[in-house]
Amino acid sequence: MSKLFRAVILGPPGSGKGTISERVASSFGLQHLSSGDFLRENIAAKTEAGVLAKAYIEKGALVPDDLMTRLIIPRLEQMTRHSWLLDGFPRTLAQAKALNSICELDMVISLNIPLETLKDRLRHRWIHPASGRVYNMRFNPPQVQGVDDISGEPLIQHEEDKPEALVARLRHYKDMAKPIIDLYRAKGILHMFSDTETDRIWPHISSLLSSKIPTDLTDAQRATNH
Ligand SMILES: Nc1nc2c(ncn2[C@@H]2O[C@H](COP(=O)(O)OP(=O)(O)O)[C@@H](O)[C@H]2O)c(=O)[nH]1
Ligand SMILES: Nc1ncnc2c1ncn2[C@@H]1O[C@H](COP(=O)(O)OP(=O)(O)O)[C@@H](O)[C@H]1O
Repeated sequence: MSKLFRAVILGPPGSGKGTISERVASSFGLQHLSSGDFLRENIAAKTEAGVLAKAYIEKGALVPDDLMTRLIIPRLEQMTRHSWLLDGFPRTLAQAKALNSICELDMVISLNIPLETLKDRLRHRWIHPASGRVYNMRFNPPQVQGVDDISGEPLIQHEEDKPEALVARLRHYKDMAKPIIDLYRAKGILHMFSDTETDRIWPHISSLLSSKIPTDLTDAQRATNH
């Protein structure tokens, strides 16, 4: 059996993790697990962890590490037969250590995007809450203004994407991310990408993944995903 491929994508809010993860999932057949989307699914389904997490998210706080790892680790353990890309987790060193204890990562992609670019993008980010689909009113607008392309339902803007909350959130991210990035750099699996445009970063990520993921694996994954 082909070796599975496990990757993490790191970057501040608005850096393009979700956008790039979707491209990786469709081009390479990896399963994309977004911590934010998974939390929102749990909140919508009113699971025990979802109910607990909701209070933190609504306050604009991170979900505590023990709750977050209790939620994500079992989900990853259900994906043992798949190659995956994890987005939004780990967000703290404690989460990175919990992840280390259950699997060996093959690659970490870290997005390094200038602060001004992030602020500008998030101001224009709108999402479809039920699916997690993300739009940008300039970069990636919906076909009809304010409406999700697939379901036709209205789009919303996250409270935390509004300009007042942004600068503090981005600063907080930097502090939390530094030890995680150092950890993965020391393991020799970190790949950092710096630019203001996803479309300029994507070809580099795509060729890196092409060189690391055997094609028979991508074909096999695609076959099981469809
Ligand atoms: N202008 C512009 N917007 C982008 C680019 N890449 C992503 N976006 C938009 O920026 C916002 C944040 O991207 P997202 O993938 O949600 O980032 P995440 O928070 O890291 O998951 C979304 O509205 C995207 O559509 C880019 O290269 N240029
Ligand atoms: N790994 C995590 N640890 C703690 N809280 C998390 C984690 N991932 C997501 N969250 C919570 O869920 C919220 C939404 O996450 P996400 O969709 O990734 O949004 P963003 O990237 O815009 O912060 C976060 O603001 C945070 O409260």
